Amino acid sequence: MILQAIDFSRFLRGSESDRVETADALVESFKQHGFARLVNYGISVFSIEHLEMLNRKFFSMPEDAKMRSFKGAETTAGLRKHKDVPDGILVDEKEHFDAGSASDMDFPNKWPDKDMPELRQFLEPFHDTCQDLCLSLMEACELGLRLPPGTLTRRCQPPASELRLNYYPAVDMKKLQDGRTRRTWPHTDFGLLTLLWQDDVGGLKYQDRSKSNSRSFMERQYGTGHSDLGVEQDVFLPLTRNEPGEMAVNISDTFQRLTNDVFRAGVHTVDWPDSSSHSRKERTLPARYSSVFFFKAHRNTSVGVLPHFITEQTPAHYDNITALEFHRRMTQVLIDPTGQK
Ligand SMILES: O=C(O)CCC(=O)C(=O)O
Ligand SMILES: [Fe+2]
Repeated sequence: MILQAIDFSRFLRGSESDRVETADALVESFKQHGFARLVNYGISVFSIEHLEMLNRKFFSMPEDAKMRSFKGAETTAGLRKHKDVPDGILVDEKEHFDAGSASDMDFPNKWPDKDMPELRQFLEPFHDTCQDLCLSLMEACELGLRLPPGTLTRRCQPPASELRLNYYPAVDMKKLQDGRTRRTWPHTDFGLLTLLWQDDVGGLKYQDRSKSNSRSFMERQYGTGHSDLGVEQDVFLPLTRNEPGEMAVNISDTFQRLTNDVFRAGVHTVDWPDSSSHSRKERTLPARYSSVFFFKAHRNTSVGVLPHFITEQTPAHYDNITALEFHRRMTQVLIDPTGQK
């Protein structure tokens, strides 16, 4: 099933009935697929192309220049090479660079100011633009879920979101067939929503819920550890970019908690594209770039179930903890696959 693109300008600038229709379409797409495709969401195609150009430039810098932005233990920001992750079971064949809000003093950014000052110049204001867009998406969700205005938006300030530039180096197909390595193994993201822009290489796939194992992915992944991952039982559908500037949005774990599973986090993976131009017979998959914005709740906000989603028939499925506690719990699970959610 192809996800219908939603024209978000009808929410941003439309009449009251346009706003309601768009909010309803967005909420329906999130409920059914955990994903939506958006066009005309208020960021120019030029900005998205510029973002992709900077992404390519950053990862094409010499190794020593890139390493000056390497993520230290004290921060979530900077460069990370997944091959270094001590997981030992499943390997993501990728590198990524993360940057939080300029106003976030708890986790300072590690910009490559000496080698590539334009990265910071563009990404600092772009971070604010993405944060504003996500607040509009939250308003649309409030409308579409019939929640009182402010229920969601007030949990998102001050910003704790992160921008990520992903780089998947060209890779030998044999490596992707060893059973341990993928560009990105199936996962859900931690925050509320994720915005995603990708190049034309393809390979991003989202779970087809009509054909996948009914047990929640989170339960399978984090409840019992990797050995019961069961990813091969899941069916994935390609999510390609149909026009420049188009954006994919997915529901992430925190939103699943707040809505007591009314929204379920969209499971996604990156592997070989299905298109005939990249058949599995080819020996090398070309490099791929994507940029994502992980929109997160404010760290001290409770991410327990909202009272609106608790009834006698459906008690709260999740405990009442802060966004920061939840984030720590999830990163702990990734480091220790036997850890409990
Ligand atoms: O590269 C992509 O298309 C997906 C990236 C992703 O899922 C992530 O960074 O969490
Ligand atoms: Fe993701």
